[in-house]
This record gives sequence, C-alpha cells and structure tokens, in this order.
Amino acid sequence: KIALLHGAHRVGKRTDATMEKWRGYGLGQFIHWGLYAIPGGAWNGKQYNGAAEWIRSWDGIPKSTYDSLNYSFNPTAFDAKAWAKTAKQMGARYVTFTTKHHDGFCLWPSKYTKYTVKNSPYKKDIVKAVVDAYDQEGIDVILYFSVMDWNHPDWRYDIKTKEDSIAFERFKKFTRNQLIELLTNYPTVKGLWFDGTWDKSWVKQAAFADELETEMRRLRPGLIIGSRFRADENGKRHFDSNGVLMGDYEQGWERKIPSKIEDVHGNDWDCVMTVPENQWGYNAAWNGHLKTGTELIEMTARCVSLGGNFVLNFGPKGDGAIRQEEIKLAEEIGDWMKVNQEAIYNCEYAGFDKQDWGYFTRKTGTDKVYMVVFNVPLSGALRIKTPSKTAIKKAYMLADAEESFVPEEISADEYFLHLKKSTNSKPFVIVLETLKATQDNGTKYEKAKI
Ligand SMILES: C[C@@H]1N[C@@H](c2nc3ccccc3[nH]2)[C@H](O)[C@@H]1O
Repeated sequence: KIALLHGAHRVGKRTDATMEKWRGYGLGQFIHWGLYAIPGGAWNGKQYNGAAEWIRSWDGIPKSTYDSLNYSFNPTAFDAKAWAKTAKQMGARYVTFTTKHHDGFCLWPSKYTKYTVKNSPYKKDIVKAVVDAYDQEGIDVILYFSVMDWNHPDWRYDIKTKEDSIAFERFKKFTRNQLIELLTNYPTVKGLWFDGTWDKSWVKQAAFADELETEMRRLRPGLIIGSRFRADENGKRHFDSNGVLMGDYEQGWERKIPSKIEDVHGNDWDCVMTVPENQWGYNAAWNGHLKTGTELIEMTARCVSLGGNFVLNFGPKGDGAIRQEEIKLAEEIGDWMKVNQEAIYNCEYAGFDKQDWGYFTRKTGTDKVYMVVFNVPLSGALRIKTPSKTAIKKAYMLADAEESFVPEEISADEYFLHLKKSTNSKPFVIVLETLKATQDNGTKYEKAKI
C-alpha cells in the first residue's frame, strides 16, 4: 500500500440515504446548453467536425468572435418547466445540468466573472430556473461544472513558468469561489458532476482539490461528487495510486457501458450517453447513427443490471427549445418506463449469469428479480441459471401477472421459461419471485415447487 495524503478517503460504496437514493435512480437526463448551441456545430455555413460544444477550439473561428456570442444569447423559447416536464415524462429521476462548460460561459450570474448570462440580452439566472423547475417535478438536480475554462485569462493547460503558477493560483481561487457560489445559490442540488479535469495544470493540484472537495462536503453534507474531480499526489485520476476509487461513484463511463460486473469493481457508477456518436451540445446536422428509443431502453436496462445509472443527454437549441428528435425519444422511453419502471428504479445487479435474451435486475433489498427481455430466441425458451440455493417460486409477466410461467428445470439450477408465440415488438419484463435456501438444521435444501 502506498502512503497517500490525497488519495481516496473511503473504500467501498457510501451507505448514507442520499447515496442510496442516487444508487436507485436508474435513469437520468443530461442537459448540455450554452453559447455553443447558437452556432449548433457550424460556422459561416461550414460544418465543424468535432463535438458541437467544442466548436470554440476549432481553428476556423477566432476565439474572440466565439466569446462575443454572449452578446447574442437570447433564448426566447427557453422554458425550464417544459424541460422538466419532458424529463418527468421520460421517467428521469435526476438531471445533470451544465452550469459552465469548457468555454467558460456561466449560465448563472456569477460574481467572479463578466462572462455570464447576466451580461447577455437574456440576463436572467438560467441555473436557478432549471433547479426550481426540476425540484418542482421531484427530479433531483446535479450541477455539471467544467474546471477547464478556456475564457478565463488565468487558465493554463500546464504550469511551466513562474508567471503560469501565479496566474493559476488566481484561477484556483476563482474556481473555488464559483463552486462555493453554486452550492450557496442552489442549496437543493444533490451533487456536482465535474469535467475538464484532465489537463496537467489541474492534475498537479492534488492537495488543493482534496481540500476543496472536503470544504464542499462540509458546506453541503451528503453532496455527491464523482471520481473525475481530482487526482492524487501522484497524478492518478479516478482510481488513486492504491487502485481505490476517489469520490462517491465512478465517472469514467462516458459514451460507453461496462460489459460485465467485474468491470465496475464493486463501485457505484453512471454512464453518460449521447444520441449521436459524439455530440453533447446542440448540433443542427446530426450525422451518423442516431440511437433509437429501443437501443436507449436497452442501454438503461444494461446499466441498471450492472449496478449503475444511465444518463441520456439532451442538447437544447440556441433558442432554448428541445429538438423534436429528442422530444420523441423522451416520449418513447417514457411510454416504456410507465409500464416497466419497476424493473429499473431502485434495482441493482441481480447476481444471475448474463443470458443472451437480455438483462436481470434485482429490486434492492428483496428477492424479486426482473428479466428485461430484448432478444427472444427462435426457440421461445428463455434460459435462466439461478445462483446456487436459489429457487424460483413464481414467474409472470410484469405487464400482466395473470400471464405466468412454469419453469422447466433442464439441469441443476438451470431452467427454461417457454414463451407463448407472441408478436412482441417492444422489450418486456418477466418477474421472478425467488427463494433463497434457508439453513434448516441441515435438512436438504427444499426447492419450492411452483
Ligand atoms: C460530458 C462530456 N465531457 C466533455 C468531454 N471533453 C472531452 C475531451 C476529450 C475526451 C473526452 C471529452 N469529453 C464533453 O464535451 C461533454 O461535456
């Protein structure tokens, strides 16, 4: 074990109620919104090839020209209540909202810089409107904050000279001031989702970032902070020099999902996902593969089956309206969640071997297991391998408990559920009421007969 001052301060999952609620969210919404939504991935008719929210880094645009976009930011169609209703309808239990992305533009009237919504034609506090609207819908709010700030004169990619370190000291104070400001202005937020923490300048700030994390947690007990905020004194990120996760959950799953339970190392985690391959901010020309509702429902089930949350990104347009494609996806996912949310909310890894037809989830704290079925085999037989000493008491369709199954035992702890010929076109859920063996003075473990 390597002696560390600024590595992980906790081994294993948090067990407090706030984190237990976070663990059970299942499905969340990410919103990337800011000045980058105005150009929407193109400039003077020329398409930008990267992610739309990175357009400022494109050589094709003078930085000062991009920065002056704040004088044309006037989202007349912005309606936080409408956003929150869409999220509610989709079945999202939390939202992660960009307060400041890499470009440094603040969607709240920060006292520590002029580059904020206050100095735009719009003037009003967008972060407050979002927090209040989502609070009203009963959807918890996590604030996204990019440490990297291309607009701030004191930001540095690395610290090479004396001048760099003097400037970066000012930047560190500015960053701390903004974070304390956010936690003070919006006391109901449940956590912070940090980004832009990979540059050498920040990676060298192990002590400062560790102290700042401690200060934020003291200011807001229960605050949820992921593994992307800080590095340890050896520059190790996410996992410290002893391989222990820093922060409350792993934030490494950006546009990717773990494939097996071993990949998550017993930690909490969330996966943040774009509808196109890689566009977070609004891009008018969505190119390439656009994930369908069914694909996104499958990603949600897969994340929950491996103990994580799935967070789907929305990129509202420059006028503040959510694009129709995203509204449609929210409706499709929401329709499915209305029927099947029991298999997603407050569920976790079931401990059953993965099968080809789909995913197992388990209602936390119970022996109730769900089969979320995406791929019906030609045989119509859904294979189940139960963990040892686990029997299946009952099996039935979640959508219609009358439609039940008698598992056919095909070998030790292995069963088939035989589906009726059906024309299922949407994923569906089967409920398994299971029974753990009870040690009954050594009598042979009795399997419940259906
Ligand atoms: C959640 C996502 N994180 C940002 C981001 N910037 C990156 C630079 C390099 C590699 C991955 C990145 N992800 C994206 O702009 C988006 O905000």
